[in-house]
Amino acid sequence: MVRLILASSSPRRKELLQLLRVTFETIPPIGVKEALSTSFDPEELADLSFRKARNVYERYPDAVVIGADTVVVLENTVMGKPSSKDEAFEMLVRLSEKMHYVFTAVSVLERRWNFSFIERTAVKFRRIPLKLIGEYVQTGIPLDKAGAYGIQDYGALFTESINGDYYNVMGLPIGRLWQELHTREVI
Ligand SMILES: Cc1cn([C@H]2C[C@H](O)[C@@H](COP(=O)(O)OP(=O)(O)OP(=O)(O)O)O2)c(=O)[nH]c1=O
Repeated sequence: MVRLILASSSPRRKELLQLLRVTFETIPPIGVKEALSTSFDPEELADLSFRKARNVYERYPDAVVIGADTVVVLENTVMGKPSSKDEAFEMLVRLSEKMHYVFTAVSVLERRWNFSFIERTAVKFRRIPLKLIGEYVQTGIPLDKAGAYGIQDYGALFTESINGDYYNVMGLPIGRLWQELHTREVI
């Protein structure tokens, strides 16, 4: 039986991977530099997910290791996780009334092969009152989320429409990942 490892500290990714109904472990990557260029570059994003997976694979070379990274892209500018409440506020003001894209890159590594793919979801926000943005930021919830929102929490109020995989916005495009793993007979 294959040993499957999710190289992530994200509770959302763990929850989504459970939908595969296979046994896996969760081991966070250590010391992977997450800095990306401001201007969106899909190869850079794919490389970051690859480095997360490789970081854990090097410690568990007998396993199949999955790494991922999610960013929000507004007008070709990358928004990662906000570094403060002020930055979270600023990000949400910018996203208000706009269409943006959420990209998640996924890399899977094992002894004989590896692959990466990127999934894109378009999200259109309503006009968000500044008061609501302030209240949301004060909860602290946006701080560990790309683009400073969780579509699965208050972000649900901001979202007017989405085109693409909802779970991709949450951090893991589980349908596509299942398909890629199934095709390679990993699961
Ligand atoms: C846009 C959006 C992001 N997010 C989350 C998913 C990711 O956890 C996070 C983006 O940060 P990432 O750097 O992709 O991941 P992470 O640091 O949380 O976890 P790890 O590197 O250990 O795998 O934002 C949501 O939960 N909901 C959303 O709507």
